[in-house]
Amino acid sequence: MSEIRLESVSRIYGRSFALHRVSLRLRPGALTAVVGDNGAGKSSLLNILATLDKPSDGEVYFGEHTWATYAKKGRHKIGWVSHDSLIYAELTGRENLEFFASMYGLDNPGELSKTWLERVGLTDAADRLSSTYSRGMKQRLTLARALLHKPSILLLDEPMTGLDQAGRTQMTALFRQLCAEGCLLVLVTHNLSMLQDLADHLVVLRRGKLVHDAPLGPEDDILDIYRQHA
Ligand SMILES: Nc1ncnc2c1ncn2[C@@H]1O[C@H](COP(=O)(O)OP(=O)(O)OP(=O)(O)O)[C@@H](O)[C@H]1O
Repeated sequence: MSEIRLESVSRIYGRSFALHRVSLRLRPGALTAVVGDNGAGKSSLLNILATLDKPSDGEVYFGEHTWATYAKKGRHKIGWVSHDSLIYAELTGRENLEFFASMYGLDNPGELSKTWLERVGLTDAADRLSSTYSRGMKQRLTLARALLHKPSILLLDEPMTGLDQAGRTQMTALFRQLCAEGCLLVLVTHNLSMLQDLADHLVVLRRGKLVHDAPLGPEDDILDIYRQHA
């Protein structure tokens, strides 16, 4: 995966800017955290990166592809965890993953499903209906579903929601491993405290504008950075 480059990207609804001339580089092998108050433009940015929504102005380059060509040719490289789990309640955890693996046309859905159930800690619950899963278990299954096809871009909207401490530690390790494998991760959250061990780069949006865009070091105080831009 090459880097993603936003050049003066705006998203305008009616007369108001959800994003206002945002220029940004997102690098493969790194996790970029995007934070900001309610209405700052985080979801608008993720939707554009997911090719679900197009910029009103400016351009997004996925390597050499523009937004429009990537929307046609590159979607299969994107993994997406949003508020909507896309999990079927009437299927077991295993059946859900096998279903999505088959739908993506992946080899050996059974084996893939088994591997991912293990990686997200759901082996013991694999054959239970997903409707009986707790919130955190559903979130683990959602993450597995998003990762089955080995995406090179992973977009995460509040991925730790409902996870217990063990689950958060497990997912942090998983995300760090994906970075090491060269995946480009973008994570949106209001939970600033979890970012310290997780994010390589911090982006702060405020009323649609990019107000902070810098690497995140172990000495950096995220809350302090956030407050500076409040
Ligand atoms: N479909 C839409 N129609 C009109 N306005 C919209 C639409 N989607 C978003 N907006 C507006 O764009 C701005 C940015 O919204 P966005 O959802 O991107 O913010 P956010 O940072 O994700 O907020 P939150 O933290 O509350 O999820 C807000 O003012 C919002 O009202």
